[in-house]
Amino acid sequence: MLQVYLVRHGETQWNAQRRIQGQSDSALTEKGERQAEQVAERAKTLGITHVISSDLGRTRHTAEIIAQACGVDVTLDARLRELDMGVLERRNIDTLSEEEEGWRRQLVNGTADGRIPEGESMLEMSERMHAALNACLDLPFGSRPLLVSHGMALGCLMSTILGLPAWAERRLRLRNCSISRVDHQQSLWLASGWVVETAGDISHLDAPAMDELQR
Ligand SMILES: O=C(O)[C@@H](CO)OP(=O)(O)O
Repeated sequence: MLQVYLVRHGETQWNAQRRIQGQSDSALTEKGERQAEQVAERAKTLGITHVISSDLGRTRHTAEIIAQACGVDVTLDARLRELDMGVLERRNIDTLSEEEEGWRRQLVNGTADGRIPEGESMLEMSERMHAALNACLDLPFGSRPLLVSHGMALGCLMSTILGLPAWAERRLRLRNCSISRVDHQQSLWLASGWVVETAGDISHLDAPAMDELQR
């Protein structure tokens, strides 16, 4: 059975300021770096053989800290990027107009092909995230990869593994530097394919990141 660990990057400047990042980027805060060190300490105990990261700066930085602790290199995979949030990237979520808020809502209310102008749909993101996860099946037998990605991207991946629609991703609270695990199994009796073992574990963090509601 292949076990794959999934980590969201550490807290960033724009996470703390409630600004939308998407495929734009901002640096880790001091707290975000500490979270990355703490998740790295945890990863060290898990026998990680590969660290594979979204190529955005915040995930790369987090992945480098984890990879160093695990004594492996980082491989970049652009399929692990956050949802492309088009014209709303860099904006503060508290200052959106009603029309802009409507675009954002289309992402999470089941509107077929809902997207922010110039952005990506949840379905498109789901397809590239599954392709990146399935690529782990080609690693040598006995590998234990850890993927570093983003809140919506990982939420979408796990909700679709559970059989929920891609836009159900916000039903999973995946805080900065939380660890989740998905396993690939073959079983006639239980589910075959990917199953979710853990979602959003933050027991290794001494100061958990607050989510958008709590900031
Ligand atoms: O892009 C963003 O602003 C957030 C959305 O949840 O994602 P992340 O901080 O995980 O990249």
